[in-house]
Amino acid sequence: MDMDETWKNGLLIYNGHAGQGELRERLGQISGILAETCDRLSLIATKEPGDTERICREEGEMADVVFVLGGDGTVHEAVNGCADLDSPPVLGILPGGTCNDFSRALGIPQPLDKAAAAMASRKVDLIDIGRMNDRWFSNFMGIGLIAEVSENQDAKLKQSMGRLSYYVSTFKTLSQARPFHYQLETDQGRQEGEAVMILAANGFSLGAVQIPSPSISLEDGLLDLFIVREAGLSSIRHWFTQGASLLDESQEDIVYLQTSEFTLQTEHGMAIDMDGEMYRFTPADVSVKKKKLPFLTGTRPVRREQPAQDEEDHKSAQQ
Ligand SMILES: Nc1ncnc2c1ncn2[C@@H]1O[C@H](COP(=O)(O)OP(=O)(O)OP(=O)(O)O)[C@@H](O)[C@H]1O
Repeated sequence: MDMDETWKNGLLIYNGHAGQGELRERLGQISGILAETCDRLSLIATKEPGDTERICREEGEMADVVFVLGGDGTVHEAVNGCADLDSPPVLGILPGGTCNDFSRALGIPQPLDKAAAAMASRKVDLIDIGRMNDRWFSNFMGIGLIAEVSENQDAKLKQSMGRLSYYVSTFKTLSQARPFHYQLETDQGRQEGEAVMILAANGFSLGAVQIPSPSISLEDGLLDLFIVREAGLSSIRHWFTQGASLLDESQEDIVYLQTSEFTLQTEHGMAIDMDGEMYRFTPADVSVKKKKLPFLTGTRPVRREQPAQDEEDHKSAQQ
């Protein structure tokens, strides 16, 4: 690799508390691979929650690239630390957490050595980032069921069982889902009603399961909004266990729309889940900033805009 193909200053932020505690052993191998992509690579281990955000805010502009080794919570911090910088660094996400949903959406290979090797290809894309009140989110924001799943997450179970603990938590939560009253205003109008979950997705992976909407994109300046009524819970169960579509027969129980901004109010203040982290309550003022931050990306699955129409076109072309 010649000098033109390396970044000058690279920073690797490492959250040893992400995932199932095996990152320390992998660190030597990963930093060895990444060191070849930079003239100088500095390594900082986080000491406590909030460190990734602070380090990105304080040191992000001095770096050309910031590699983040951790899970979605760590990515959430990095995004919040970088999004307000005048010249943010390129972000390279190394999937070191439990679900790593955002890295999946970016098309990063999930084995860590392959992810590190993929960073060397220096493929950078500007990616949409969501905004909720005073915070940024990378992958999703939501209330109701989704927040309860995160809340019911048992830290010990997550350490020992990893992704399986999400299934345990999801099923525990599905049986206890409590409907709430909401008022929603989007660029397509106002609506109100009862729901068990409202989810606004930027990426297309949730709990390492693909959100079954063909049109979710990280570069379209739109959030995919799902309003799930109580009767839609069985569809959620089928989606989570079998990857079944959320949007076919259950259309009435699950309202789906795309919007670049919305406001959400509930009768009582409800915990808002952002990228699996919870520290804000409704009301929520939500938007998405198109192509806000540069990320290293891998090969992303092609998401079709209008599958039904595509199929029709394909059929008529064959006739
Ligand atoms: N040194 C630390 N000690 C304790 N917690 C930390 C430390 N550094 C970071 N954290 C916190 O660890 C939490 C968990 O990390 P993260 O969400 O990245 O991994 P994960 O939960 O295993 O993965 P995922 O969110 O992809 O399922 C984050 O909320 C982060 O703030």
